[in-house]
Amino acid sequence: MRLKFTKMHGLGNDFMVVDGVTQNVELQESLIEQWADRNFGIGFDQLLLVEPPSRPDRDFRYRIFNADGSEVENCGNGARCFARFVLDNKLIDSPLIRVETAGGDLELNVQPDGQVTVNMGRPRLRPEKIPFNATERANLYPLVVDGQTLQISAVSMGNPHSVLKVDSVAQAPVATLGPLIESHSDFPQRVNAGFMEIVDRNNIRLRVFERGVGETLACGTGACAAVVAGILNGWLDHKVAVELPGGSVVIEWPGDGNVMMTGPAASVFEGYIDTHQSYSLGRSEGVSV
Ligand SMILES: N[C@@H](CCC[C@H](N)C(=O)O)C(=O)O
Repeated sequence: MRLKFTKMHGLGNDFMVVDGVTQNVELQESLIEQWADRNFGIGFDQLLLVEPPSRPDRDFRYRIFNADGSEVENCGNGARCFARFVLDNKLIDSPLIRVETAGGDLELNVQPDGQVTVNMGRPRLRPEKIPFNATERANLYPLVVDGQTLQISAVSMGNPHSVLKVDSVAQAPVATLGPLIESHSDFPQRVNAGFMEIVDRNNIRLRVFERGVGETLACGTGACAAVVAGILNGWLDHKVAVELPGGSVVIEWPGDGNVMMTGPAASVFEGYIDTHQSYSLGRSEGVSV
């Protein structure tokens, strides 16, 4: 079967976006992993699938798959791309879009200048909701990683996040600590590992080692989680510009209630892929002589 897709990105966090409203889509974990490959496939951090809603008060169902093929609950940069995708492809004619995700409901608003504001819902802070192994809720938790005790915050934005405050994101050991935190046994569903540098009370820098992907150029839910963690710890005010390697988003949180995220979304190209063709990742193939 020939599947039409659009390649999009939000601050360099890139996506294969598939319309499952007008197309019949059957996905397998192994196929997603092959398509995500940057050398042997299309190349992306997440695949986003647009589906009809299961409830009358929603316009769409929005499903997210990491590059390793695993289905996850939420994706903030993806939500902004999702909004532009359904509007640009005339799947909806209103810039106000209500979607259901596996991590909860979101409201998306495409602004006249093309920026997208997303109501990301309430952060979940109780350890069992993240999920995180701790007996009671705290703003900082000790996490033993590779023999050292880190002080991390744990926040769910539908999906799980750990946030570690560092002096400099440029110097932060994202490549070494990231995978150890991602698969730490205290996070039973693994975790997205954020490294946050506080610039001042309204500006932070952030790098995120994403669950199921590795370090990405930006993570929208990671930006929300970092700002929530920074506000709860008394380090930040309620409106914060988050500078990620791929660009900036603005996060607002009054200290309770819903988190709002505003940032860009861009289309790169459209393409078709044959879902029945077997794509080889090539790594295990040798040439016999
Ligand atoms: N890039 C995303 C988050 C995607 C999902 C994440 N890797 C997970 O496993 O929870 C974002 O912009 O939020």
